[in-house]
Amino acid sequence: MPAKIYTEKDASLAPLKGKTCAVIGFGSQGHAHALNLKESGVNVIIGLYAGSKSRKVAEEKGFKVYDTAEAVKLGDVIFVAVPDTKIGGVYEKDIAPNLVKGKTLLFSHGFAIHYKTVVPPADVNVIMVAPKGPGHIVRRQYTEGKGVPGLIAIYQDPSKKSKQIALAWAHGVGCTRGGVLQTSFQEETETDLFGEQTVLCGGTSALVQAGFEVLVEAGYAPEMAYFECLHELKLIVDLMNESGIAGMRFSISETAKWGDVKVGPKIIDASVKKRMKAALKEIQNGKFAKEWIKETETGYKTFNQLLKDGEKHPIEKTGARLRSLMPWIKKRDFKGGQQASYE
Ligand SMILES: NC(=O)C1=CN([C@@H]2O[C@H](COP(=O)(O)OP(=O)(O)OC[C@H]3O[C@@H](n4cnc5c(N)ncnc54)[C@H](OP(=O)(O)O)[C@@H]3O)[C@@H](O)[C@H]2O)C=CC1
Ligand SMILES: CC[C@](O)(C(C)=O)C(=O)O
Repeated sequence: MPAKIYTEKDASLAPLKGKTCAVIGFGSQGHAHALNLKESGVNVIIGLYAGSKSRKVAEEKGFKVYDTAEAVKLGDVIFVAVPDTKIGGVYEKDIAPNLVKGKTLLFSHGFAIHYKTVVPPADVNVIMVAPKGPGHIVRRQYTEGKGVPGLIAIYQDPSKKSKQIALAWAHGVGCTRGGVLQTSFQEETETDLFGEQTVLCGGTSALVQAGFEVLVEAGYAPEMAYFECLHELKLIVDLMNESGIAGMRFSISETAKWGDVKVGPKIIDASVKKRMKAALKEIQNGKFAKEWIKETETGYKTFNQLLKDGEKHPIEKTGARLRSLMPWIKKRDFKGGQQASYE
């Protein structure tokens, strides 16, 4: 039987009525949930550490900002919107001491609970509302009257009201507009990590860079390589998003269709699937999480170096010049700005 999809008609904000929702962290997801909920009529406060770069942005957006511990004390529902590997430390220091019976702890990704960097007491609700999209798009789509689909999950439910709270939150951030599916913390964590490593971010970034390099190394202009391997990718993926792969094929030429079905599977072949399965295994057995936590605890050296190398890839310079000719493409000051200052 197909999974139940919760939509606008299944959701109500009533479970959040009269409640204080504390959003801890005001980055990509934090700012989107906070602003969308506020505009949906929910009472939202923000919790941040002293000296947080996000504090000024949250105040400018009209929120009351408290130190994290104080926000946890005031909140009935506490959304932990802090980077995954920092959640354990924030929980120990500021959340656990103020987490009393009846409160609800909410996550938008299951990493901390699934890999047990956080072990909450049995008398608080532990739930998830995970929009299936970047926070900036969760915010943008809400303002456009659209909604990023989302997942809800219930890890523990002493109040027996957790599902209603999760659905109300998903409704307030706009997810029920796009459809909401109920899952488990384990399933969300493992599939989300798999997607971002192999297809959505890792796989796509590597595929685009490899295609650009092959064309440039063969003597073609970098501008040609950019249009072919990055710019047009969005247009093709937009068509897939609108009508599936079969729908996208409706709009491309017969020759492109033949290249797609005949040559594509030779590029992304069984060996790629084998490596995807290996990546999934390391997610399932905890190896990926262990190594990632170690990387963050030892100063992010490899992480920072790899990101820096990525920024120096020639596709970035070529792309910046070509995008500047297209004023309708949103300019994003991702080097200087705060996550929450984009909309
Ligand atoms: N990015 C996304 O679109 C998605 C994220 N998620 C999940 O959402 C959660 C948050 O991730 P994301 O939005 O990317 O995070 P960001 O890195 O964008 O933002 C983190 C926020 O937490 C603040 N922060 C850092 N340390 C503390 C602390 N000790 N106390 C209080 N606040 C703190 C940061 O402040 P400062 O500005 O000072 O650094 C910043 O405001 C994670 O669980 C992630 O997996 C889920 C789906 C998608
Ligand atoms: C694809 C990356 C993501 O999983 C997301 C936007 O859903 C993330 O954690 O940022």
